Amino acid sequence: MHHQPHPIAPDQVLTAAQMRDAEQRLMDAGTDVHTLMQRAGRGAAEWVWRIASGAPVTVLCGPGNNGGDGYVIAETLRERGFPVQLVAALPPATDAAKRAASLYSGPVVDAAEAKGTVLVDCLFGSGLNREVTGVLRDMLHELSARHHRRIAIDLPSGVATDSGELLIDELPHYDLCIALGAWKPAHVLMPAMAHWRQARLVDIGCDTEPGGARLIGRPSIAAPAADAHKYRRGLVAMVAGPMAGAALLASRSAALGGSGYVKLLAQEPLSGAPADLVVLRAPGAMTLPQALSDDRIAAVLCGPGLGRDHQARERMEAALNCGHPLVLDADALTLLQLADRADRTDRTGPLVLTPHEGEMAALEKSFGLSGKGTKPCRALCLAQSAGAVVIAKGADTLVASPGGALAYAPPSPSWLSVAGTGDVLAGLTASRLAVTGDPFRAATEAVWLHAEAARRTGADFTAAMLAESVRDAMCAAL
Ligand SMILES: NC(=O)C1=CN([C@@H]2O[C@H](COP(=O)(O)OP(=O)(O)OC[C@H]3O[C@@H](n4cnc5c(N)ncnc54)[C@H](OP(=O)(O)O)[C@@H]3O)[C@@H](O)[C@H]2O)[C@@H](O)CC1
Ligand SMILES: Nc1ncnc2c1ncn2[C@@H]1O[C@H](COP(=O)(O)OP(=O)(O)O)[C@@H](O)[C@H]1O
Ligand SMILES: [K+]
Repeated sequence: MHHQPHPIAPDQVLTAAQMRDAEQRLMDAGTDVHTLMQRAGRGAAEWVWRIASGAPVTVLCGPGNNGGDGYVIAETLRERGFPVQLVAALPPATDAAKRAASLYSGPVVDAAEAKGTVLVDCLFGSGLNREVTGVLRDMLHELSARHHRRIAIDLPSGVATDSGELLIDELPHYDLCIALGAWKPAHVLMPAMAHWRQARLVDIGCDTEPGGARLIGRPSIAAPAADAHKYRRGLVAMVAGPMAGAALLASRSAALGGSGYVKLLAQEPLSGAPADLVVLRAPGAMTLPQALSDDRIAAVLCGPGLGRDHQARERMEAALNCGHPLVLDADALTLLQLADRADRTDRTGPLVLTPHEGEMAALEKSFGLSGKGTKPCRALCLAQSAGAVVIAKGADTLVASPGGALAYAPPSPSWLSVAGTGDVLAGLTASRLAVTGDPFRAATEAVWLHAEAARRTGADFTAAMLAESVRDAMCAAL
């Protein structure tokens, strides 16, 4: 058979509907479902083969095409002389699954008899459309408990593809999750993504799907131009409030994130600022609006350590009014109201909002949004309403643009769950915004650098240690 080379899109993240469209496109171009299932199943079998290393494998098959993949995996292992047995939880119901089942010539056993070392879960994949209950749930639990290692094909059976929600009581934990064709949102969303140790992608020939989201990868950061000077490299103005620590953390990561100059606009006298940070009292010799009127400012950051009183509101007003590209974080997000943005759409430049879950809920309330739906849908909705790029933080951080672009962070170290790491991310975002002028690019670069800084800091760090590692993360992206 002659194979056309095809462009692989290993970083795309497709919803169940987008995945169906991508498969349809392949079929329109002449590849039938059977061939796709063979590619998926045989590709997945390679991983199963490596993990099992000769130990007995049990494949649990459901009625749909996920079950069909299971028959292909089982037959591939059998052909290679591996001990394999198959449990058909329900008979195959699709044409492709029936055909795959007819080509399997190994043993089929009752769930009660099935014993082995590795369980391959092909009960349900992206076609799961309701809670897994009763006999099927019990079967998955019992077989999972009876096998030392577990591998999920496409997704664990009990995960909603587009939201990452669990549709089963007590979803088992897996050693490996093998995504087929493309990553799905559930591979990068909580709580689903906490249920496996590693995930791998098997390519089945899908091209880049229009409108698909992507996984954030290592950015390519250029060294400053040969004729660079500190202002052209990006001047970040940090609007500080009464809690100086947060502003200092953000300033530090802004300084190490590539900008040429960071100016901290302090509300109160500041002690303990590092020698390489320029601190200006505003109001002091200048009011804050005067300090922010400097044309050389390339990005303003407001929020870390700002507070929520009337002074905080005035300072945020000044930041919103100054017209420079702006990053709003922390307290500024709880102060921001619909009117703040709606009145100014023609006056403000790029805007980035960096909410964690609580701030996201507060923003949705202020913008009159329902807060219902999947995390990516909520972030896209907020981005559109606020006319801002939104970094929706958490263990499953994602970035949404007002134009509908979506990018997911790959899993990042859970050591980030310590106070002050959000300030470091905000500083990095402002820094990348000052350098690139592009809010979506700045947000995705900052998210990657933040996680890379965490990886390079190791275990059990403080936010100040993380901020110092931004330098190593930058070096890794040069
Ligand atoms: N299409 C392709 O080209 C390729 C697809 N590929 C593979 O196909 C997978 C998607 O296949 P799929 O769409 O057939 O769905 P799948 O996940 O097997 O389940 C659907 C079945 O389950 C049933 N059902 C659902 N929920 C249930 C519940 N809670 N409790 C009980 N029953 C429930 C549902 O029944 P119904 O809703 O009709 O009652 C239906 O019968 C995908 O993940 C990938 O592995 C690859 O081979 C590459 C090529
Ligand atoms: N379990 C986790 N795994 C990975 N990243 C996490 C986890 N918990 C939090 N983070 C990241 O740590 C940062 C915390 O920010 P935030 O909630 O604003 O905290 P703070 O206000 O204390 O700085 C965010 O970038 C978030 O994505
Ligand atoms: K599965």
